[in-house]
Amino acid sequence: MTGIGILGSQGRMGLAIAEVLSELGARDAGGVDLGGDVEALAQASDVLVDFSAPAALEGHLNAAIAAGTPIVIGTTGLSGQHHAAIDKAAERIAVLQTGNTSLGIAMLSALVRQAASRLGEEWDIEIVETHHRRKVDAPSGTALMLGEAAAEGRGTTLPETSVIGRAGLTGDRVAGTIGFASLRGGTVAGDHSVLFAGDGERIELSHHAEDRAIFARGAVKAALWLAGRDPGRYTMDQVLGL
Ligand SMILES: NC(=O)C1=CN([C@@H]2O[C@H](COP(=O)(O)OP(=O)(O)OC[C@H]3O[C@@H](n4cnc5c(N)ncnc54)[C@H](OP(=O)(O)O)[C@@H]3O)[C@@H](O)[C@H]2O)C=CC1
Ligand SMILES: O=C(O)C1=N[C@H](C(=O)O)C[C@H](O)C1
Repeated sequence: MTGIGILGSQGRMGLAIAEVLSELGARDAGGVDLGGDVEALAQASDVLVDFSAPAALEGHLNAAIAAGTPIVIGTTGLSGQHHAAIDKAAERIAVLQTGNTSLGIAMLSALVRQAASRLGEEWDIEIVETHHRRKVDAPSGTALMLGEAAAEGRGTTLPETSVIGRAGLTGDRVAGTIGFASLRGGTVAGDHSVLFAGDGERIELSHHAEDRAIFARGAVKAALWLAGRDPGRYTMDQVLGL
C-alpha cells in the first residue's frame, strides 16, 4: 500500500488529507510541520504531499530529492524562484505542483483557456477570488492558474498582462490586460470567477468550493498517481485524464 507523508500535517489541509486517508483506509506515512524531521518522513514515504508555506519549499524539495521520493506541491504564494527550484527538482524526482487539486478547477481552467482563445482581446478578462479570513497569500494560486490559462488562450503570458488590484486614479483599462481582485472573509473554502466583459454582454465562468475536502481528495488522488513515476514535472490534467 502506498505510504503518503504529509508536510504541513497540522494545518487545515494537512488535517483534511489525513481524514481522507483514514476514510480510504490508505497508509498514512505520518506528517511533519515546522521543526519536524522532514528527511525521516521523506525516507518513510512512497510519496509526499506538501501543503505548508513557501518558506518551507526548498527544504522539502531537498529532502524529497535525497530520499528519491515523489512530491505533490499544493502550497501557494510561490515565486519565480520557487518554480525554478521545482523545475530543477523535477530533473531528479517526480513532482506535481498545482494551485488547486480539485476536478472542478481543472475543468474551469480548460474552459477559460478555450473562451479566451475564441473571444479575442475586445473581451476584457477579470478574475475575482474569495477566501477565508486566514488565507495569507493573494491572489490565490488558483486565480493565477486561471490567469495563466486565459493568457495562454490569448497567446500571451501572465507577467506581460496581469494587473493585480486597483486603487486611485487608475485611468482607462488597458486593452489585453488580465485583472485580479481578492476578497477575504469568514470561512469561504474558495470561490473563483472569471469574467469576460464584452460590449453590451458578459460571460462569467465560476467555481465554488463548498468544503476543502475536495482539495484533500484531489491531493490524495494526485499522490497515488505520482508514486513510482519517473522524474519529471506533472500536472493535474494528467492525473485526471483531461
Ligand atoms: N493546491 C490546493 O488545492 C490547495 C492549496 N492550499 C494551499 O496550501 C497551503 C496550506 O494551506 P492551509 O492548510 O490552509 O494552511 P495552514 O496555515 O492551516 O497550514 C499550514 C501548515 O504548514 C505548516 N508550516 C508553516 N510554515 C512552515 C514552515 N516554514 N516549515 C514547515 N511547515 C510550515 C504550519 O505549521 P505551524 O502551524 O506549526 O506553523 C501548518 O501546519 C497554503 O499555501 C494554501 O494556499 C490550500 C488549499 C488547497
Ligand atoms: O488557502 C486556501 O484555502 C486555498 N488555497 C488555494 C489557492 O491559493 O488557490 C486553493 C484553494 O482555493 C484554497
